[in-house]
Order: sequence, then structure tokens, then C-alpha cells
Amino acid sequence: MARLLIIDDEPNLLYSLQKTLQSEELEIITAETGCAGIDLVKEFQPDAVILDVRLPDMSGLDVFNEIRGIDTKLPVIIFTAHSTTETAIEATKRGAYEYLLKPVQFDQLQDIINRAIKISRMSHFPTTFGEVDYDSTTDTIIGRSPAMQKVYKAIGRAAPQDVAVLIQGESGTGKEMVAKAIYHHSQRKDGPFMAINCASIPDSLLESELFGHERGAYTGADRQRIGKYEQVDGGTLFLDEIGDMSPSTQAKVLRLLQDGSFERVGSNETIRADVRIISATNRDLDEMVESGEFRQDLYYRLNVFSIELPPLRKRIEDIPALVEHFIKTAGNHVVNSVRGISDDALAALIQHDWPGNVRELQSVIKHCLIQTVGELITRESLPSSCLNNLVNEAEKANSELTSKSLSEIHQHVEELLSSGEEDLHRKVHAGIDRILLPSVLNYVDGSQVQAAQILGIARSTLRSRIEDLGISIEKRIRTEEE
Ligand SMILES: Nc1ncnc2c1ncn2[C@@H]1O[C@H](COP(=O)(O)OP(=O)(O)OP(=O)(O)O)[C@@H](O)[C@H]1O
Repeated sequence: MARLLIIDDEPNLLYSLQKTLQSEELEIITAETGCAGIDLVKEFQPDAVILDVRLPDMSGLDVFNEIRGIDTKLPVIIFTAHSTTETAIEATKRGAYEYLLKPVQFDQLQDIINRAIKISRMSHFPTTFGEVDYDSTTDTIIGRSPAMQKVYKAIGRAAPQDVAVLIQGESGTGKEMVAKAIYHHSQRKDGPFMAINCASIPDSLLESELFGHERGAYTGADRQRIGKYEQVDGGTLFLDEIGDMSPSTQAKVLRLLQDGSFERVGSNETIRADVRIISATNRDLDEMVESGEFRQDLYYRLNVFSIELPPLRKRIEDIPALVEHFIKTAGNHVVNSVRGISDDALAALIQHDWPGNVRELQSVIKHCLIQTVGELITRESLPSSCLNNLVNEAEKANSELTSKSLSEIHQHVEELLSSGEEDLHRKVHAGIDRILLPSVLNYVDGSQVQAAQILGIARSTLRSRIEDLGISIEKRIRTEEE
């Protein structure tokens, strides 16, 4: 369960925030003074803090500085009134996560809290690979397939070098986990970490989110805003879904990567920041560069080091370990008695093609934990989406049976080859057509129109094959009784 500390001297506000925000996933702790808040940061180690800039015993900025001294990575959301926005802006320049004007809108607050908690967890809890330690708070990348071993080596090589890294792979393959692992194994691991999902923010707001804006820069910009790039100075910025950036944002990000400088939207002042960029995308950037949708120069800058995450269907040997891992970890959220999976259920999971990759497998296991009554996940508790492939497998088996019956043809080809015959294509095809064409024609009572349709060839082709092979057609005339 995540923890949120709210430091505000208005008891009514504390009460209503506690009532509305408290949930099964979020515990709320409150303090009415700066000193009490600082003590709670030490004692409870919250995942995020909401801090009012005006407190009875200390200035908000001093409280913020103290909190930073305890935990540099703890996201602090500042509450401010119009009269104290300067202090809030100053705190954001020093790395506060966000500031919000009172009275706050609940939806906006909820969204910011969720994002802050996510960032807090990403920057506090390391990601490792190899052995899993279920007693610790580390997040482990599971998989020992050769494809994943390559990924681990790449993380090991990329992390200590202070260069841009581009992570590519289909959705749900673990790109965010890899980004986190690179950060935690880098020289900047004690510095700030921020993440922006370029696809989830409307393009008009993305530039402002990244670079900030001046008051009046555009309609609705009623106050200055500090961008994430400025806030994360000295740290690491994870740009997710980079393929979704507009050409104008691409141009600005290119400049950042070239000389580390940028301007807030609506300002001429050039700001410099020292930020390592890790980016990720599930889109084919090579193709986007070719079609002109993505700048080639930016692609080169982002792609100093590249890591490709393989789709799950190409590393099916990792499925048993992932299933075991998700049974153990998803069990923290779902009450169940499941200890393992039956062989036929596991076989079905291995045969599925996993378009949603590891994320899909994770939610399938969660589904199974709810559906399963006993200790083993069985085939009956799998969602139908995982069983579709079994039908396809059965079809494949049927076509394999047919090919077995055609093994005589194979033998015939071998004989023709060893006896030095020529014109093999015509001869072998004639053999097949002598079986195929009469069967189909017989099936449709001699109708060449229907036979051509079933065979998937032109009527004229069918006619000339019939003539070439001298096939006689028995045309049956249907009687009324039939
Ligand atoms: N190898 C792995 N071991 C354990 N868990 C994994 C692994 N790969 C992915 N996951 C889990 O699957 C989910 C999706 O992973 P993640 O968000 O890193 O994928 P992604 O590639 O960034 O997806 P998207 O492109 O949709 O953003 C997460 O819950 C993550 O913990």
C-alpha cells in the first residue's frame, strides 16, 4: 500500500482530503505543522508528500529543503494560494514535483498523486535481474532465455556510460523496467528521476510539461510553470512513447541532446540543464524515419545506445518462470490458495502468441488467481483468449496429417530426381492435379465455375488444365427430386 503525507494547517481540508483520497491502495497520514510533517517523513517514509507553502511554524520552502535533506527522491506536491506562487515556483525549480493552486480540483490532484507515487516507486526501488528476492522491495526482471541474457548484458554496458539510451520493443515487453534498471545501475542513481509519457499528454501540453512556460505564453497559461527537464537537472529523464512526439517537440528535444539548452515556452531566456535521457517506444522508429515522421538526426542522438526487447512469443522458455513469479507476486493483491499451474494449462500458455506480451501474461495470471478454487491453475480457469490458439494448433495438426498423406509425392519427387528426370515441375504438378481437379469437379457436379472458385484459380486456367491432362468430366444434371 502506498503512503501519502499531507502537511497543511487547515483541519477541514485535511479531513476532506483524507476522506476522499484514502483507499485500499493509499494510506493518508497528516500533519498540521512543518515540524510534525518533517518528523513523519522520517518515521513513515511516505511515497509522496503534499505540502502547503504557508504553515504556522516554518516557511514552506524551509520545510521543503528539510524534506529534501532527508530524501532527495521523495516527490513533493506544493499547495499554494495566488499570493504564495513565487515560493511554490522556487520550490519546483529546486526539484519539487508539481505545484497546485488552491482550491484544488480533485481529478487533477488524484492524477498528480498517482504519477508522483509511480515516480517515487520507480526511483526508490531498484530493478534487478537474475535471482529474485521476494523479501525485498526490489523489482526483478524475470527471464533466463538467451534473448533476455542479451538484454541484461546491454543494460550492464549502457548503465554506467552517461549516454542516451533508446529502448525499443512491443508494448508490455518490459521497456519501463529496463529504463528503471539503467537508472538504478547508473552514476546518477542518487540523483532525481522523472518520467514523461509522450503519448498520454496532448501535444500542446507536452512542450510545457517538458520545458515549462512563462505566464501568458498561451491562453490558459495564467502562471509560470517549471518543466520536468529543468526540475530533473543532474538526474535522469525517462521519455516513454517517444515515437508520439510532434515535429516541433522533436526539434526542441534534439537541441537538448545537442547542447543541453532550451527555453521555457514564451521565454527568450536560455536555460541549461544536465540531464541523461532514456527513451522508449513500441513504434518502429526506423520506418518512421524513412517515412519522414521522425527526425533522423534526433533518432541518432537518442539511439547512442540501443536495447531491443524481444516479444514474449520469441522467448517462450521464459513463460514458466514468469508464471511462477506472477503467482507469487500477484498473490499479494488477490486472496487465493494457488501454489502452481497444471501441465496442460502451462502448455496452453506456451502456445498462446501473447500480443500484449508480459503485461498480458501478468493479467492472465491475476484472472486465474481469482477463478481458481484449489491449489493449481487448470486449463478451465484460463481466459478464452488464451485457448484460441489451441484451436489453430488443431487446424495445423490436421494440415500436417494431410501433408503426411502426401509423403508419397515426396517420395515420387526423390525418385524422379535420382533417375535424372527433367521437367519436374510440370510432371509433379500434373500428378497432383490428376487427384485434385477430378475430386473438386466431382464435388461440384462438374460445374467448372464452382470448381474454379473453390480451387482459387481462373476458369480459363482450369479449362486448359483439364484439356492438358485429358480429364473427363461427368456432368450430373440434378433432377427435381434431388
Ligand atoms: N521480464 C519481466 N519480468 C517481470 N515482470 C515483467 C517483465 N517484463 C514486463 N514485466 C511486467 O509487465 C508489465 C509491463 O511492463 P512495462 O511497463 O515495463 O512494459 P513496456 O514495454 O514499458 O510497456 P508499454 O510499451 O505499454 O509502455 C509491468 O507490470 C512489468 O512489471
